[in-house]
Amino acid sequence: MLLVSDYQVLLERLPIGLIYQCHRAGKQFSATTANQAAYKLLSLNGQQDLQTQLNKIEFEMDPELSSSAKKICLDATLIKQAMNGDYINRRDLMVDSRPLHLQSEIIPTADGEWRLLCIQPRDHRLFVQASETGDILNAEISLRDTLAFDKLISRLSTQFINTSQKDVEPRINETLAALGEFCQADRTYIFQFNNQLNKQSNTHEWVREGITQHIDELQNLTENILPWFFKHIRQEGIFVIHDVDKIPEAGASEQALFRLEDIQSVICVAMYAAGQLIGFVGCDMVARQRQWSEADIRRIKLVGEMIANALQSQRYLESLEQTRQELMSVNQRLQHLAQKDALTGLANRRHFDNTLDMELRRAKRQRLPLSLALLDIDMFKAYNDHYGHPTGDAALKSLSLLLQKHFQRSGELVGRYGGEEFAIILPGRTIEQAAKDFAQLQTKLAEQAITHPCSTITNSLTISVGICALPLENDVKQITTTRLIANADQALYQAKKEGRNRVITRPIE
Ligand SMILES: Nc1nc2c(ncn2[C@@H]2O[C@H](COP(=O)(O)OP(=O)(O)OP(=O)(O)O)[C@@H](O)[C@H]2O)c(=O)[nH]1
Repeated sequence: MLLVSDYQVLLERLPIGLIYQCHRAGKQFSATTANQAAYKLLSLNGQQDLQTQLNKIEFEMDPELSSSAKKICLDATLIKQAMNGDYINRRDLMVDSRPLHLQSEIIPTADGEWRLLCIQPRDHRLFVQASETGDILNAEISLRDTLAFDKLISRLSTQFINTSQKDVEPRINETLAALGEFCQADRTYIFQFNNQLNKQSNTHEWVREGITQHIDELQNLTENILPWFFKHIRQEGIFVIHDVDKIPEAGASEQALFRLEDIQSVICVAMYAAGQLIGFVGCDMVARQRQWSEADIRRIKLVGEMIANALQSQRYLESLEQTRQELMSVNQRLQHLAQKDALTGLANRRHFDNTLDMELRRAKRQRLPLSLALLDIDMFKAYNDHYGHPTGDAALKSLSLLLQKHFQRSGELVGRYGGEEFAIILPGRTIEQAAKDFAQLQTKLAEQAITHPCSTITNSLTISVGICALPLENDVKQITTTRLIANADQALYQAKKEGRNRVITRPIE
């Protein structure tokens, strides 16, 4: 058996608060002592006399557990009783609003005995399991606890329901914090499988103040790192370790990892979505060991289900959004294609007509100039006949490119209007300005010198252009796209008639 002095050293080191007296056989000894933990818990100080301070302690009834919530001052009676060797076990008291559990103990030694009053911060949730049969107070506490947790869950799930997709992440973090606080855990977290279901990553983590975070290190873990853990999660949907030191040989890797992270107890519960395992939610105890109760398991399961649902609907919404984006971009591409001429990449006739209609309305509304040109390659039949259709196609493409480069002002649009006929909308350009633009285009085309051996005009490819425009002074209300096109066509016809390779303007009739 240990000697008194051995006990004294030991008691000082204990994390539980202790008020104690030593009683040697045959001698009455009444000096009361308190260990460091008791000093902390009861807010004692080293300067004043301990006995005086103990006498002044006010124990209050925990209002959570008493309907009267009456403050009762027990003075040091409880301490005195314990020191007299009476049995004390009170779980309904508080000191300075701190819930405490007081329990007396008598420990025999080789030369006498120790009388102790053990003082621990009371977390009724932690002591539910240790309750004695018929302990009505604990039953009541447990019931209150269940109700409190159910309330919390219902508040959190209402929040989840009313949460937009962008707020799901903070909600999950909030829920993990609530779980951690309620279960008095040191760390709570979520792990999720990747799409191939072969790797897990820590996606959300809450830690109590002073506890190290591990989220960054726990990414893309494969099952072979923690085979025993994954076997449990897959087969049983739950993994409970009360004491990491007692993990069997099969869980050696798990034990090493937990020790590395200073984990003493751990619990993980699988999360499922549409019947498929998508990850797990877990709680770690770092500061102390923990016997996980059935109530803890139930709580963690509930939280896991809630988070799994939120994650699942987030995934649905994300994939819905992705599909919507893909559809939109396919639509845009299709729309783009539907507006283009396949050979030249210019606007096709339909797109051109729609745009002309729109530009005409705008020009009328804003009283702005608008010119329209029709353009045709001279003697293209002869060109085709000489070189063949494919070379004819190439010539059409070269001219298209030149047109596109030349007409790049805002709103200008080049379209393929017929076989070797092109049309150009020039918003904001008067007929004179448009004529100048096409004269410059002719020069550029001449510079390209696309050989046309059968032309009677020059030995390279030339174009004829007919332009018409909205009159600036007259009333334009009655002018339609058909009239604009007809006038431009007549101007083009005139250009052909007058010898080709020229630009003819024609004010609208
Ligand atoms: N290579 C090629 N040729 C085309 C295409 N579309 C129309 N053509 C040809 O363009 C030629 C047009 O000939 P015409 O309408 O007789 O006019 P032209 O020979 O250019 O004579 P003018 O217009 O009076 O100077 C025809 O030979 C058509 O086959 C096309 O997509 N590719």
